[in-house]
Amino acid sequence: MRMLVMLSFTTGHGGQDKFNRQCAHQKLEGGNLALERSMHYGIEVRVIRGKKIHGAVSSKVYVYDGLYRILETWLDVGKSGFGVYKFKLLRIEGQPEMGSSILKFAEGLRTRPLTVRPRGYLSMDISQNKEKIPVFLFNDIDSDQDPLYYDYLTTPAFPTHVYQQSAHGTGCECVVSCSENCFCAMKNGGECPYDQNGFLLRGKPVIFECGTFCRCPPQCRNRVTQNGLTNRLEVFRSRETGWGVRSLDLIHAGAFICEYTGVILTREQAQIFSMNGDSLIYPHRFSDRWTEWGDLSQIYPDYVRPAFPAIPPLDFAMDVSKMRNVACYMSQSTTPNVMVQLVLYDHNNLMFPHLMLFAMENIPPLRELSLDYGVAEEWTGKLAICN
Ligand SMILES: C[S@@+](CC[C@H](N)C(=O)[O-])C[C@H]1O[C@@H](n2cnc3c(N)ncnc32)[C@H](O)[C@@H]1O
Repeated sequence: MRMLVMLSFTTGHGGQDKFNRQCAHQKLEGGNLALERSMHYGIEVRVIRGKKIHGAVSSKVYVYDGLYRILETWLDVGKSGFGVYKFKLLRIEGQPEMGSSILKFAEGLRTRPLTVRPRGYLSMDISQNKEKIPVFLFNDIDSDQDPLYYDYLTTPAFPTHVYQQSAHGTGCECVVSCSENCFCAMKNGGECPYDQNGFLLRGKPVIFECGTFCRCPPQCRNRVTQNGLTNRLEVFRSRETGWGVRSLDLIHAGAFICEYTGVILTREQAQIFSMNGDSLIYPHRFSDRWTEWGDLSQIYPDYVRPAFPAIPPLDFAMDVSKMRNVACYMSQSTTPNVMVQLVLYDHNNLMFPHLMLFAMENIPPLRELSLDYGVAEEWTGKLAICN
C-alpha cells in the first residue's frame, strides 16, 4: 500500500529569547529562508528527528527519516501569539523505512508483556533464565530454528587450571569504593577504564576489572562486564546474514553489550577438534578495534595509546559447536559497530582473557550488530571464521 508521509513544522529559528521562548515575530532569514529557497528551487531536504528514548543517557536520540520535498510555507500565528513560519513537507517515495518508525516499532516490542509471544518469536529467552535479561529468538522469514538446539553458556568454559593458578591477594583492598590509587586502577595504568555510566573510556590491551580477589562491593565502578547484559538482545533471522543479532534498546557508544562465550580449547585440543570439522572460533583473529576506541592522537599529537600491559598473542580457540551464547550470531563487517575488548576479573591468567564486546557507536534499536572477525567477507556457507 502506498503511504504518503506529510510533515508540518516550524524551524524555531528567530524571535526567541535565551530560554527558547518566542518573544517576537520570526523573519524570513536563517533556517526559514534556507527552507523557503529550497522550496523555491525544488531542492529536497533531509529530515532528522530527535526522539526521546526511555533509558537513554542523552535526553534525545536523533534518527534519519529520509528526503522530503517542501510543498508550501506560510506565516502563521504561533501559540505565543507571535508570527512563525510553517512548512509542509512530503516524503519522497521509495526510500528505506523511516528511522523514527523503527524506533516506534522497537518501543512497541519493548513494552509488550513477555508472556505474550507475537508471531515470529520462536523463544522469549534462548538463555532460559541464565542471562539477567532474556534473549529473544525471532524468525519471520523461514522455518529455521537452529539457535534453539544449542546449550546457552553465559561465561566461557575455561580449562580448570586457569583458575587454579590464580592467586588470592592480587586484588584491591578498597572497602567502600575504588579510586585512581587503588591497586586495580594501577593495573589499568592509573585510571578506571569506565565512566560513571559504565561506558568504556579507552580501549586497552586488557582491562583489569575488580573481581574475585577484591574487597570492594559489587557496585564498584570498575565492575561492568561481569554484571552481564543490560540491553534486550534478539537473535533474528536475516536474509543477508543467516542469523544475526540486534537490540530492542538503544545501545550507547562505549557500552558493554555481551561476552563472546564457548568452550575454551588449548591449541593442541583445537588441532584434534578441528579434524572433526566442528565450529571453532580463533580469538586472535578478531581485529584490534580497541586501539581506535578513545584514541585522541588526531587531536593531540603527543597522545600515547595505552600499551600496558602487553599481553601474549591469544593462543586458544573457542568451540561453539554445542554451547554458545548470543554473541556467536553476530555478523562480520569491515566497518563494525561492535568491538572486542579483553577483560580479566575472575582469574589472573593473561593467556585466557574474557572476550567482552562493546558498542563502537550509538546503535539504534533493531540495527544489526556486527564484529570484525578479521576474515575476508567471502561466505561459503560454513563458518568462515572457523578452522
Ligand atoms: C559467526 S557466524 C554468525 C552467525 C551466522 N550468521 C549464523 O547464521 O549462524 C558467521 C557466519 O555468518 C554468516 N555471515 C556473517 N556475516 C555475514 C555477512 N556480513 N554477510 C553474509 N553472511 C554473513 C557467514 O555464513 C559466516 O560464516
